Amino acid sequence: MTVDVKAPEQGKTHPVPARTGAGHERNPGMALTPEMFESHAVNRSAAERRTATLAARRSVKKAYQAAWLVNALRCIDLTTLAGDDTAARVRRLCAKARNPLAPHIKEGLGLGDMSLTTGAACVYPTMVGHAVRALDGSGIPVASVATGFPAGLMPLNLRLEEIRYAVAEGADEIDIVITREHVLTANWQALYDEICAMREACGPAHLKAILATGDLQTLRNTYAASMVAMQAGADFIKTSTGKESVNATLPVSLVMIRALRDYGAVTGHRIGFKPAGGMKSAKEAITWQILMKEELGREWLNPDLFRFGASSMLGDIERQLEHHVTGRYASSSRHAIA
Ligand SMILES: O=C[C@H](O)COP(=O)(O)O
Repeated sequence: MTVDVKAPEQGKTHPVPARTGAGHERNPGMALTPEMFESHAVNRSAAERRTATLAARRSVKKAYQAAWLVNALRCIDLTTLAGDDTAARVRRLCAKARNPLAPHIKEGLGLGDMSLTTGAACVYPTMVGHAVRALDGSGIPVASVATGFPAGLMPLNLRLEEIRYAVAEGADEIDIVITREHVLTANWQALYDEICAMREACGPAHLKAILATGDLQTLRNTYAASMVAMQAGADFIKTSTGKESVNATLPVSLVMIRALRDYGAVTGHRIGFKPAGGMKSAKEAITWQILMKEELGREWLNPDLFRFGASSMLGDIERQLEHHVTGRYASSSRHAIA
């Protein structure tokens, strides 16, 4: 099933894949199997070369660009994770998640009748209740960070309790952070056990494992941590909290994508991917989608298997889509939220 984005200047339409349902099947995980990652070498310069030319090689123009940007909207975990978050801010965020495009842009794209929402709204645990009420009836999942986000340096029982609290408040997805020390000391058993316990605490909520790759020192560690998280039952693997000094990058994303491809080849399970942190532009939204399509195919251009974790990317996407429709750029302050 597809929906179409009109190309007003050409009168043509181009397909955007429609959402297939409320979340893909769970990852049951498997026994810790270090043989699947311990001898896996990662060539950093090859990963950098592979990703460096992605945007330039595959430029996406006009109506195709609009279709890719609309698809990016569907994949955003619209996020607010700030110390000064309030119920009012979360309600505004959720209103934007329900209607990510101004009506005249949506109409101009020929999407007036289409239900278009972001992939989820992502908040702190104490904000989950506000988000659940604001999104009632919309079908938009509420994601909550937990486990002592962003550093995760809290006793395990408290981290698990925080997950249970967020789930009890109504969160559909839990974005956990891992103990970076377990990776830096190659203590794969401790990492596996911790994520298994978190997965159990999540119950029906989907677990998204934030690896905080900017803290993991090597791409080899990123590959190993990705694999352990999936073996422990993560439904998504996510690059970053947005609070590390280096957040989502294309080479790191490539390594994680290859890990989930390798895991899928062995287990048959499809795991989602969420680059997060520092992504602000429509151009980045397109580049990451090209990476997903080239590495994994169109199936992964869907919010069930792909999300952008971003607090401030939607504004630029909306601005570019408005330009597509009207031929003019509005001031970025007009698209201030997110
Ligand atoms: O999970 C999402 C990230 O925390 C968002 O990071 P950002 O504020 O840099 O977009």
